[in-house]
Amino acid sequence: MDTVGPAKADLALTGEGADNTQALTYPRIDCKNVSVYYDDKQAVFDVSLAIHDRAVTALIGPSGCGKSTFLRCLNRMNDTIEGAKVTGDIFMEGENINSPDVDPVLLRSRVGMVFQKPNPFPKSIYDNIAYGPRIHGMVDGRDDLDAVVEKSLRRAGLWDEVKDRLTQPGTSLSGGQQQRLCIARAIAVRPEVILMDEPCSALDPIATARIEELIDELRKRYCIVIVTHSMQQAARVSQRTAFFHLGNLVEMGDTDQIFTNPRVRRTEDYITGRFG
Ligand SMILES: Nc1ncnc2c1ncn2[C@@H]1O[C@H](COP(=O)(O)OP(=O)(O)OP(=O)(O)O)[C@@H](O)[C@H]1O
Repeated sequence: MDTVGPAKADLALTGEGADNTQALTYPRIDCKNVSVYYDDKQAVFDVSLAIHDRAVTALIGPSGCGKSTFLRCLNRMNDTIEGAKVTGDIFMEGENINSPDVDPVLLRSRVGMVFQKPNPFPKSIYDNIAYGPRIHGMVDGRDDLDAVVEKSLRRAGLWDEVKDRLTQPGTSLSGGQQQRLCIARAIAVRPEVILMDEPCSALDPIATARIEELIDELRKRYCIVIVTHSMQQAARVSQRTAFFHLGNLVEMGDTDQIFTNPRVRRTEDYITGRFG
């Protein structure tokens, strides 16, 4: 095994692909032996890991290593891709979300998703936020809905910028504001988990810094999983990091440990820029 550092003895107990460190908080999601296939090609291999609540978990690794594919397992988005098949178990609150009894639409309100490119609905700023709570029957009348819209926009750090233009289209906002609108939209349906797939890759450095501050604020209330190509971003925003390579989980641990004292040689080679 290609290990580095002083921790070889621990690896006898844990091994590559294991979660090496003590929990910062209790797990919100527990993944057991998750594999994903696109037709007959396997993209994710037997991944087991626990994702902690009220913390940001970063998924890092070279292009094509399966980060986004794995992320999509967490709210069954792979169900929407023809030819994709997921095996293994993913427990949330003790319930296996891969069970056929689980309604993927309801699941996606519990596990919201923010994409690479901001994708507001072609609706007003207000209706972008109001849509989810309305269709899920989560509000009782207009005052209640107004309160949810305001609270969600406040939590996403956007309220002050949009409170006087709620009827304007969501698409009239800047890219960074649109991404915060999408985060507010995810928050509005009271999710437990927020998945983010490279949420800053379409944004400039100032808008990126704003989203990173927001992620840091949101982690006090939510379980957040973020895919990022930027190791600096992973180091800045996450408390836990999982390193993927060729569809395998190589190593997972507290972010400080992964970046300063990785246990597996491949992790060190990746974070020091020797490949990727
Ligand atoms: N819809 C799909 N159909 C077939 N193969 C796919 C599909 N999506 C991804 N793959 C393949 O699965 C593997 C993992 O891709 P994935 O997008 O999950 O990697 P990634 O680590 O997120 O990459 P990147 O950092 O470039 O976004 C790759 O080989 C990719 O070509």
